[in-house]
Amino acid sequence: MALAGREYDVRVDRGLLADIANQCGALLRKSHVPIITDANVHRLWGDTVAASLAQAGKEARWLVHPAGEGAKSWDGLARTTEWLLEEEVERGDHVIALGGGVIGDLTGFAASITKRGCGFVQVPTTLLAQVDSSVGGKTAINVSAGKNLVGAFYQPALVLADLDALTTLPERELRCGYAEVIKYGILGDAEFFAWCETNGPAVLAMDGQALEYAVTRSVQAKARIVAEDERETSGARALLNLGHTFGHALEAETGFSDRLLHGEAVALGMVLAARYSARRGFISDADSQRLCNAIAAIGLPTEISRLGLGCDGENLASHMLHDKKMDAGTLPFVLLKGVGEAFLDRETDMVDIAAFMGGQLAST
Ligand SMILES: NC(=O)c1ccc[n+]([C@@H]2O[C@H](COP(=O)([O-])OP(=O)(O)OC[C@H]3O[C@@H](n4cnc5c(N)ncnc54)[C@H](O)[C@@H]3O)[C@@H](O)[C@H]2O)c1
Ligand SMILES: O=C(O)C(=O)C[C@@H](O)[C@H](O)[C@H](O)COP(=O)(O)O
Ligand SMILES: [Zn+2]
Repeated sequence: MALAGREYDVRVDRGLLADIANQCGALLRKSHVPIITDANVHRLWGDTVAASLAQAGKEARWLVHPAGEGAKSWDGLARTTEWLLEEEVERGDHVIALGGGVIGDLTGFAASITKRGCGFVQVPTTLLAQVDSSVGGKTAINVSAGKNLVGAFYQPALVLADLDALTTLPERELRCGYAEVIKYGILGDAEFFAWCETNGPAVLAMDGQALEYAVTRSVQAKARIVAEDERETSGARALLNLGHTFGHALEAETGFSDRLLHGEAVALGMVLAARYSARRGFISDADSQRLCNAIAAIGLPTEISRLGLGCDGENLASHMLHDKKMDAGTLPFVLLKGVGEAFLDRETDMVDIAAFMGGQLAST
């Protein structure tokens, strides 16, 4: 990841968890290594990581959160920072975030505020975290006003994406990761989108070559955009938010729960962005349908009418007003001029969005 003075490696490979002590090298200065994870990852991969550290003469010290989005909360943050202080973590130490995007976002934020900033290493164990959340330095928790509304831009010192970790991932979570993979194609790379149309099923079937290509190409796309606009000021990084203004509203409405996972919300959000772009005349209905088909082909949801939400279009639009892209009373939307061509529209009218969402909620 090329950020002047704060460059870091993003390694995509196999066997990285079993070799984590060597991979981190001098970043682990002490005999005790603080690792933050969740209960599933601890059960499945804790011994592998602990064994690698033991071989290097180091002891793993664990903070294990319950699995799920709930850990990305004020309570989760308090628990994490208090624990880091109990562990006497110093600014020059590195804490390991071992898990999916929830653990990565939470740990990164906790690291950013502990002693005004200690180091951290991202060790993403979900497809979603490997292709997206572990790279780029967005860290956050969810609060009652909405998704990721309290956080910091804070870059890790290293990212270790071990493809072997994905062998234990449930299929639903693989699909969620795939939503963020295909996002890179839809927002800026028509050729990669076409690759996804053909190879999406192979990625989901964990075909080694297809999986490695999908992860590597996604990481490259994300790193390029983040290097251009780290703090989302020029508009370039905002395109990574494709589908997220809609998606985060759906996550808020479903209580940040496993009723609707982030990747599922993003899949729905990208379909909504495409349909809304067609409604505004930016893309053809045929392009919108093509995108929807590619998402449906992988078993991701495409219809918000099937979520059983019990709210109306205005409710969903009102969640969107908390979006961090809000600027002087206007909410820019990431819309599409074509498949592979996203842009930031500053003319979107929230009354029209509410009407559109109402129509989508009612459609069969
Ligand atoms: N910071 C960013 O740029 C960014 C980007 C995308 C998403 N996100 C955030 O990431 C979060 C979603 O991340 P996620 O989809 O990884 O969810 P997650 O962290 O909740 O992980 C999903 C599930 O998979 C389990 N799991 C993790 N690794 C596993 C493994 N190897 N084997 C078996 N089970 C495993 C977890 O225990 C959990 O139950 C959301 O909060 C979203 O907002 C952040
Ligand atoms: O890295 C980014 O920039 C992204 O937008 C990636 C998204 O997939 C991710 O979900 C991000 O957390 C959303 O950003 P937010 O600023 O809307 O919270
Ligand atoms: Zn996302």
